[in-house]
Amino acid sequence: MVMFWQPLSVESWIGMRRGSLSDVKDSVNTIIEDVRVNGDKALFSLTEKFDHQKLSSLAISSEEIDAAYDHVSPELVQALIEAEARITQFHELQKSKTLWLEEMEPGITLGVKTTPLDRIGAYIPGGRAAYPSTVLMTTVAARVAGVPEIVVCTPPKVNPLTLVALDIAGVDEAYQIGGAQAVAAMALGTETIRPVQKIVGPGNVFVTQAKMMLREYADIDFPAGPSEIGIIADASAEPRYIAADVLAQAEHDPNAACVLVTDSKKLAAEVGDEIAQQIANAPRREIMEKALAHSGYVIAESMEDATDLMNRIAPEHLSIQTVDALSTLSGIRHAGSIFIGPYTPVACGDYASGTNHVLPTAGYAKSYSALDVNHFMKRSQVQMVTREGLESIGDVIEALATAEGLAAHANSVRLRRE
Ligand SMILES: NC(=O)c1ccc[n+]([C@@H]2O[C@H](COP(=O)([O-])OP(=O)(O)OC[C@H]3O[C@@H](n4cnc5c(N)ncnc54)[C@H](O)[C@@H]3O)[C@@H](O)[C@H]2O)c1
Ligand SMILES: N[C@H](CO)Cc1c[nH]c[nH+]1
Ligand SMILES: [Zn+2]
Repeated sequence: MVMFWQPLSVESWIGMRRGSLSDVKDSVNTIIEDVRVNGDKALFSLTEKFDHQKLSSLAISSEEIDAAYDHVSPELVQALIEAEARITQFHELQKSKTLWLEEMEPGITLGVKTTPLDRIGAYIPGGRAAYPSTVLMTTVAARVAGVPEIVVCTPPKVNPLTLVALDIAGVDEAYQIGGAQAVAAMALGTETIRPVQKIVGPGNVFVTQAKMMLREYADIDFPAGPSEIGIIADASAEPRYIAADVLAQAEHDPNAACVLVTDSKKLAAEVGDEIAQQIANAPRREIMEKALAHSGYVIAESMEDATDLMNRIAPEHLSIQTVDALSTLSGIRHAGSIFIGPYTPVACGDYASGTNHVLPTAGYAKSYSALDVNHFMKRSQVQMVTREGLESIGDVIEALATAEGLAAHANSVRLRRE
């Protein structure tokens, strides 16, 4: 077994996930203040400091995007196009009617009008890996919602496939800045970058903390920080598959984390052995080992107990590897995205099945949902009351308004009924 595949407690997991975000509060605050005071100048200097790039321009030009096609194989372009089609298909299903009106009783018609946001910003990570798939996940959902202005920020030395993804997704503006400074620029605005209404997308602890600290200026989707997987499994599960899924999350970031919750000590040990074998030749072994240092397993007394523990963890990704996976699913209340059965690795949702891979981490799946079309929409409630309808509810309104001591409210109804 690898030395760092260790027993964990749920409490230590929860503390570790939130702790890694709050540890960077001070440095993120300094970056935000720099961007607030110095605007573009701060973006250039922070990019030099953290990304070691001397930029001549913040914006990514359409010429750079066109040129990127020369560095990407037609097969990869085709893969992006296919993934985009599946993501679009799934997100189209989430659209609600732009307007519905229902006569609730004679003379009282109520409804909801749904409208997209005007201008959103998507953060596309690009520090330790390139994320063209995240371009699709964030911008397809926004486009299907009907957002007219989609802005993207991603760290410099942008990968050619990410540039091609920006083109396929039809992004309106793109900037080569990363980290907390990119989030600050989109939230506060600078000379070059106009502020957005909402910032979505994942990132490392600096990006995620910046989103959380700047939500006063721009709304955010949710904290979508370093990747996580929780696996709930019984003795029937295949340790090789579990180990592969663990390493697939661990390779994202030293702050990524993986937890297996099982009632089988044997399975937990076998998964550890498998991780040791599979990590041996892994290209991103160094990152994986750091992530595994705070990953491990929890032994539950029963599978019911395992389900309760997993609900407390509320992982970003949940993989269910049990004999009766659908009955395990019925007990799950908190998870960002759920992957059922031996042939559904998390990678399906990362790239191409069509679901969104932008997901709440650090236990925030208890209160937030995966990125979808609704994150880019707002709903205005609508009402249309006739003279007859006002007669039906007039007494109730006047009585309640008078009881609240708000005579003008009561009067606005009374004079119409005269
Ligand atoms: N939750 C989700 O939905 C989801 C989806 C995809 C990826 N992710 C996560 O996104 C993250 C991507 O991280 P990444 O690092 O590869 O790319 P990133 O773009 O999020 O972060 C890179 C940026 O961080 C900044 N930075 C680096 N070190 C810094 C420091 N010491 N101080 C201040 N700023 C610093 C730099 O400006 C750099 O541009 C990973 O944690 C991955 O697990 C999460
Ligand atoms: N697993 C990530 C979400 O935490 C998404 C991703 C993108 N590319 C590969 N994986
Ligand atoms: Zn992934």
